[in-house]
Amino acid sequence: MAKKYVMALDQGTTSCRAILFTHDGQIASVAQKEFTQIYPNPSWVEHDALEIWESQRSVMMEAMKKVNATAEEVATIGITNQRETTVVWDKTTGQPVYNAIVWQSRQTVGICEELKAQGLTEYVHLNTGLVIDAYFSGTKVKWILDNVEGAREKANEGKLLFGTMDTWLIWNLTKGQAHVTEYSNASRTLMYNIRDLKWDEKLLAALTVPTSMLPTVKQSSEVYGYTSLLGGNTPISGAAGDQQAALFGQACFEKGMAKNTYGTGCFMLMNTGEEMIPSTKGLLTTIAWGVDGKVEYALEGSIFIAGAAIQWLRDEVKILDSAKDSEYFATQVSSTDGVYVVPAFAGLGAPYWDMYARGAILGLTRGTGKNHIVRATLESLAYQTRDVLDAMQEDSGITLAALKVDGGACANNFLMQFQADIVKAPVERPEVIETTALGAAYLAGLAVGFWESKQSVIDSWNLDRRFEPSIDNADELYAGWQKAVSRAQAWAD
Ligand SMILES: Nc1ncnc2c1ncn2[C@@H]1O[C@H](COP(=O)(O)OP(=O)(O)O)[C@@H](O)[C@H]1O
Ligand SMILES: O=P(O)(O)OC[C@H](O)CO
Repeated sequence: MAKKYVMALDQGTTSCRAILFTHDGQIASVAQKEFTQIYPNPSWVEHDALEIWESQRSVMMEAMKKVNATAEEVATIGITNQRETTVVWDKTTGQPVYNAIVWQSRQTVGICEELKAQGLTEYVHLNTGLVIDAYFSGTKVKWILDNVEGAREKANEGKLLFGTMDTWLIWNLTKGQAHVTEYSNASRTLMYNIRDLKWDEKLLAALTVPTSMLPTVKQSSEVYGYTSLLGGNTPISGAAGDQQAALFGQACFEKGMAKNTYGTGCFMLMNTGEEMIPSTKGLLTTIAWGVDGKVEYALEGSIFIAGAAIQWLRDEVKILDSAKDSEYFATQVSSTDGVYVVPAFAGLGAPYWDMYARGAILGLTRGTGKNHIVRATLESLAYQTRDVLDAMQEDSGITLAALKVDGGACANNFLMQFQADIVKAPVERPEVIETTALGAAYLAGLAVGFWESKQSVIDSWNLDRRFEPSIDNADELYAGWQKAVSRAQAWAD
């Protein structure tokens, strides 16, 4: 039977999705399921890795059922995932020894301070492209080994495995046959040397992580194994961290091309080709992908809280019924009247890297109402993006002609217009904003010949809407943001 689909699994921070893409890059079927966010302490965020696997499995079946797809019609599976989130499990039973520690979680701040005290800051920067921050996987593995009873002994006996979510899903899909990751995910662990393309012995020693726990690092587009879950023998042939997958799905193949994804966090990546540019402006250097035996790099501005701030308005402050309504309320006022929201709920990522910053609302007056707060929260996504865009342009020496956007919150027209205004450049939104899943589908489909070349990705990119900058006081507004950020920094002890 002719192959009709590629299935993409998008294992995000808040939900699991499965999408069937057709040969022309269109969505034939999609299923999505949210899973539990666990907050054992105010600044800790964890997931139940077994719940994630169950959710992922159920949405795969649901997506198939929606279009009555058969296993024979699915050419292959591609995976994309929230990066850095860390799970450690027993290789015999498949049981995680602790919850998955999420990228946003802050319980390893103390371990980060120890690494800094050991003088590793420069080494980490030059060899992993990262900064020492609780964001990355390495300190999370050490925390689990240090804090879970018996874990260190078992790890030393070679009984435990480490993985990010790509690794965890592939291991479960292949029933424990494949313990693998690929370049883009490995480059987020703080344990992988992105110059030498191998696990870094010096950092593994500093983190006391045994090499027996580590997955084999593969290319982002090759067959890792097969799964019988769909009822046949389906290959799994592509994977990438969600932000790198979005860069691929947005067809940013040339040096200097960039995209910004508005999901739970917000992540701007610029392709720098085979050149690894160490940032001097607080950005990360990361592996974009390894395809056809060639590794390409990217500069990244990681913003921890973006759409999550809108979720916070909905779920905690309870001034919104849905994230979508934020657009309506924001447009009921013509400005925030000087109010700024700094959503530093998990510290600040690029370009500040302040683990001790905390959220703040500044400029409140008696006249401040709900609409101002909603608008200021949405505007904070745009200001944070300007922070990283300015840094990226300075680091790379490249001025962006336009900013390609994607991710759930880019559906918000107010936000996109304000974004164009604040960065003083056009913002381009494609028709398919599920570019993360699309990128994973293409990486997988290219490996098995479902698509012939990257030209298919370029051909499938269509513009939905272009937002042109239209205000003349952008720098004045942005100066207010910078002042607000300075007040939120170094707050927690
Ligand atoms: N119309 C909207 N306006 C503002 N924020 C939105 C809108 N739609 C979704 N969001 C936000 O975007 C995020 C969901 O985007 P998604 O790409 O699915 O995220 P993730 O992959 O991180 O789970 C949520 O945090 C939500 O609050
Ligand atoms: O789940 P997302 O889309 O917010 O992405 C999370 C990032 O991969 C974290 O680095």
